[in-house]
Amino acid sequence: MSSSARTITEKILSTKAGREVTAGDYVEAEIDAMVGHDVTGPLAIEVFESVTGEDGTVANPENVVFTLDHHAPADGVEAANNHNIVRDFAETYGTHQYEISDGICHQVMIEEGFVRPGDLIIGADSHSTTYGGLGAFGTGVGSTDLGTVFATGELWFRVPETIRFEVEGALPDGVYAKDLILRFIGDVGFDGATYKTAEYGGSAIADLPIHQRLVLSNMAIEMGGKAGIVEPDDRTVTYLERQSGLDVSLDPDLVSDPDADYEAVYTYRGSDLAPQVSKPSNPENAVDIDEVAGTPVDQVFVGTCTNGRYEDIRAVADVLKGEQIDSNTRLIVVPASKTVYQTCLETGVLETLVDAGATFQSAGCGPCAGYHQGVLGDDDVCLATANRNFPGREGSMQSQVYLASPATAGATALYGEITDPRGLETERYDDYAVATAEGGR
Ligand SMILES: CC(C)[C@H](C(=O)O)[C@@H](O)C(=O)O
Ligand code: SF4
Repeated sequence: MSSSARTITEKILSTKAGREVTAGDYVEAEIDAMVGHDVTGPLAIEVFESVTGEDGTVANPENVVFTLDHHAPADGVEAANNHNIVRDFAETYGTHQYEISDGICHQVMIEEGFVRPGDLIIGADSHSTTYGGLGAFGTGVGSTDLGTVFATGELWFRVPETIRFEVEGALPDGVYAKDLILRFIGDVGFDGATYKTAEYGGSAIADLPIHQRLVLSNMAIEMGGKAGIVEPDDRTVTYLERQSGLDVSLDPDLVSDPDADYEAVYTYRGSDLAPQVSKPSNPENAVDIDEVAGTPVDQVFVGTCTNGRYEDIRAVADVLKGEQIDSNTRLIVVPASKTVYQTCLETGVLETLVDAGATFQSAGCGPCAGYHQGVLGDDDVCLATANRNFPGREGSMQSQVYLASPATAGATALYGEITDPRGLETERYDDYAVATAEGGR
């Protein structure tokens, strides 16, 4: 290791701190963008007001974003009041604020152009690691931190060590980023990357379209990760241009140096991997799908900041086009954003799914954290494209949740039991007119 070799994490935090830092150092840095939502926003606002008093000022209101997504539309008086607290604050202080129709914070942040490679982004939501799929350093903070950063614009960090997950070679058909990340979490455990950056690389990762890279970064927190990063490349630039309307030029130095110091490196061969399912009730319970295939499922839930993008929902439609879901199974589809919803509408994906028997809900978190419509009863077994399956996560403490990819979700909805998507006669229907940014799989 040459002493100047650095990880992408060390490079981003060095730039932000204005001096050379390495893992273990402490930095104080200005935040490029920050987000709070209808659950964490009101508490952050309360903290801000108690810190600054009546005449407080938000340091950089143009960098502050609020979304209304966990209870969208409001499902009770408390939620409705919380929405109004956020709306009032945003209006008073001139911050950005998105409405109940707009979607999940992380998807909105990306679509609305708040995320660029090399940025330092915080959110009062644990899945703020998602931004690393675009080469940013994104991390979750508590409401107290967020409320304070409204006032100061800055936050301190300990520069994390990095664990690299490297996947070489092509992924087999039916195996996606979701399967990779479930495998990684299964291998290192739910706390295996605590306060580390999970960095994903190798030719299989470079081949992934951005919507799949975002799955890897999103779920870094499920192994304790402070951040999850994929080095940005031309695909990142194209994606940001098409999906976020940003004109970004690629900094060739925004990658980890080849001899950077990693705490651990895990290597995989793409061709060795099978579709994965995480059994109840921890994402680390990942197994090859063979082990659980045939398990009856009462509900399939497709959505969330992990796998609620257009390409995910379309993967389910590809399986279900012209078919009916199993009569003993419900299928709930919740698009991650209004834009995703509109794309499903314009391309016929929505019609396909509704024809197949799906319930299609408005954009937001849906039942992901057990807050909104579609929660599970005591005896319910669900397969979800979500990121967490802790006890009670999607409703009753007795309910059971399995985690898997959208392709597995589609196959499972079709047969009413956990079903391997490989070998299903799934077609990609080209009449779904809107292509993905990179023409991804
Ligand atoms: C409500 C919010 C604090 C929470 C989080 O931070 O992750 C939620 O989004 C979740 O996924 O459990
Ligand atoms: S979709 Fe789920 S994981 Fe993502 S922010 Fe909403 S509740 Fe949290």
